Amino acid sequence: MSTHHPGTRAPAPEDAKAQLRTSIRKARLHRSERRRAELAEQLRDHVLALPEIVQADCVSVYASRTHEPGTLPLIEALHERGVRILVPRLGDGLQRGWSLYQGAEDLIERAPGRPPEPSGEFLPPDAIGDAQVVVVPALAVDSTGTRLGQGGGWYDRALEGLDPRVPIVALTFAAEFRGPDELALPRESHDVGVHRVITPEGTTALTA
Ligand SMILES: Nc1nc2c(c(=O)[nH]1)N(C=O)[C@@H](CNc1ccc(C(=O)N[C@@H](CCC(=O)O)C(=O)O)cc1)CN2
Ligand SMILES: Nc1ncnc2c1ncn2[C@@H]1O[C@H](COP(=O)(O)OP(=O)(O)OP(=O)(O)O)[C@@H](O)[C@H]1O
Repeated sequence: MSTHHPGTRAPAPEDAKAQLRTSIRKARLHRSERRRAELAEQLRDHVLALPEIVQADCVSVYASRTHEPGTLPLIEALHERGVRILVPRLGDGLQRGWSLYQGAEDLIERAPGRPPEPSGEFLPPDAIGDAQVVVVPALAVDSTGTRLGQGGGWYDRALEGLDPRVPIVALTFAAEFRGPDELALPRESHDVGVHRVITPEGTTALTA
């Protein structure tokens, strides 16, 4: 796809991604706490309506930071049902791992800016193999399943080798989902596509 001006170069995908991240992060800061809570409940309801979630006894869900699409209502609802919830665990540096959710009081931000994490046993990267649905954060998603993340490549690595039958569901705000008539997101070869996107407005199946 060529949408840049003749005689100029299209930006390298990593530069295009960095610019998008900056503008989306900034736009996210404007939502009030009350609005964020309301949107998190809408996201919860859409995720709980997924057929695979109804069946699941183990799912993976990120623990949202303040301005991300909120997951705490979802996590609490799943926990009340007795579903095991694998939450990302960073370890030293950005080491990938998981721990089981054990209640809201155990979900703590270990350093400023870091996602909240549970304190339980540190499970290795392949623990994700137990999950029947994987819910991931996205700064933006397009209709072909390209996901823009926070830029650490954490989820791209974590999702590598996941059974392709396990649905990967990205949560994003409505304006961050680019429909089929909009410009696709920049994509690199390591980017792992997502199967569905959920915004507070509803669920969309994506064409990989
Ligand atoms: N909620 C949530 N959990 C997630 C991700 C995510 O995007 N969102 N990740 C998606 O890949 C992985 C880890 N992502 C991380 C994101 C930020 C920092 C962090 O410490 N950031 C800064 C502070 C930045 C800021 O203030 O904005 C720091 O290094 O201090 C670490 C890991 C796994 N868990
Ligand atoms: N599977 C992988 N193996 C090695 N390096 C990777 C892999 N996936 C991503 N990376 C590296 O991680 C960095 C960030 O990747 P990218 O911009 O796609 O992150 P992201 O998907 O937005 O972030 P995240 O997954 O943490 O939410 C890049 O420099 C990329 O080279």
